[in-house]
Amino acid sequence: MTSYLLSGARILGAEPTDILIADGVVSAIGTGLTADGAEVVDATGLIALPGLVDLHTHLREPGREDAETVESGTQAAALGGFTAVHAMANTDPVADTAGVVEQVHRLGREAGHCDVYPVGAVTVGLAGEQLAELGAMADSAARVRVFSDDGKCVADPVLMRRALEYVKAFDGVIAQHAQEPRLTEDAQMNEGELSGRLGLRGWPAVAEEAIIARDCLLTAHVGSRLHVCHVSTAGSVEIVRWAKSKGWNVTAEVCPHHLLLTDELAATYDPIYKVNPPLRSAADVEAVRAGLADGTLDIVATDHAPHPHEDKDCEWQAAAFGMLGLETALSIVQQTMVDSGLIDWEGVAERLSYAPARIGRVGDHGRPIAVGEPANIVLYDADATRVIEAGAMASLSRNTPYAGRELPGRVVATFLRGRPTVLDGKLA
Ligand SMILES: NC(=O)N[C@@H](CC(=O)O)C(=O)O
Ligand SMILES: [Zn+2]
Ligand SMILES: [Zn+2]
Repeated sequence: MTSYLLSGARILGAEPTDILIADGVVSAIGTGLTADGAEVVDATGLIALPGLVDLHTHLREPGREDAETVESGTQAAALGGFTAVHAMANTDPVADTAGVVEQVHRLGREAGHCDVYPVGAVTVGLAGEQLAELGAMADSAARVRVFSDDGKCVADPVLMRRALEYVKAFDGVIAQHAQEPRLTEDAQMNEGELSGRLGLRGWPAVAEEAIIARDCLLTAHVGSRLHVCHVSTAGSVEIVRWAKSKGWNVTAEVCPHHLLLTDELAATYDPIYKVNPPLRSAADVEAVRAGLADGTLDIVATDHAPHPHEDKDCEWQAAAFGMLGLETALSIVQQTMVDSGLIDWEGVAERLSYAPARIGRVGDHGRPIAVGEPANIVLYDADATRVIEAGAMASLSRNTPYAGRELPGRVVATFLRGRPTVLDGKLA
């Protein structure tokens, strides 16, 4: 196995140093390192971060290989600096059995661009009626620890309670897509003055907040572990803050698009901005940024949601919800959180690597860059800028809301257990 000498890298933004990678691990860190036969990667001026971990990715395989495959989605992940992704269960067939999660896991290994951890469905077929075989998925070769009906809310409080109770046996977590279904029937965008003006049915903040509050109380009641997907409102941040102050085992994520974009974009009627939960107000954006900065929101997760052209190139009401995220996440976090002074690179490592790996219970990932640790490392050029081109993405879909925008930063290299998956900004 080739050894790599990353010369002059700034680990978490600190002073330049060399990092030697051999046999899949970090074998030395220090200045002036030399190593016979090692391939030298000039990392002058580059920031070294631990490999990013996404707790919320839609890879679409099996069933919607026209939108994304495990191969294409994990290529996008590697190019975005990710060494592990959790693949959501809303595939066709749904990942609600040991057989399907093992298939997704195996496809991830075969592709080899990053580790794929399947998320198991909470209910059979995501239908919200009957618990799926959570234990069998946990015991399978895929070792599932995160369960979610994402795309749909586990709305029945009795089912949610049972799921929370069940996963305690294997230290699992329920990741809830918090959306009260009756309050969001045919909802199209954030409910507010603008939705009225545009004539689009509103998705009120309370539909998200009511479920989060209920689930925090439920998880406290049964002593289990809850993770809240894609928090998008100021009120949700307040509720999670309250639950944490009680010492309850609740974690939460925010998506890059909710850190940057607002509901004003719906006025374009361009469905590229249609997403679930919807883009919210500027005050909500400010609140989720503050919540991420102070640790109320634990992590950034992409909710990478590829959709083919025909499902997005139609009128707003008919279009699918969702946007791409893997290849732009780090840039959006840099722009909204680092360049604005809210967090530093250590904070980025916590929120995009250490914490998501802890929540997902994937011990090989989310480790500090230190001697003896698995060499899962990203080299990132924070001084670069790039104009986003939808057609240049590895994802099979093109639904990025950032096309034509100039974003800061560029992933130069990604290493997975010492093997480059990306070099010079291209797939290795
Ligand atoms: N986020 C979205 O708008 N869409 C997701 C589902 C989801 O995350 O709820 C999808 O699967 O397309
Ligand atoms: Zn969701
Ligand atoms: Zn999702």
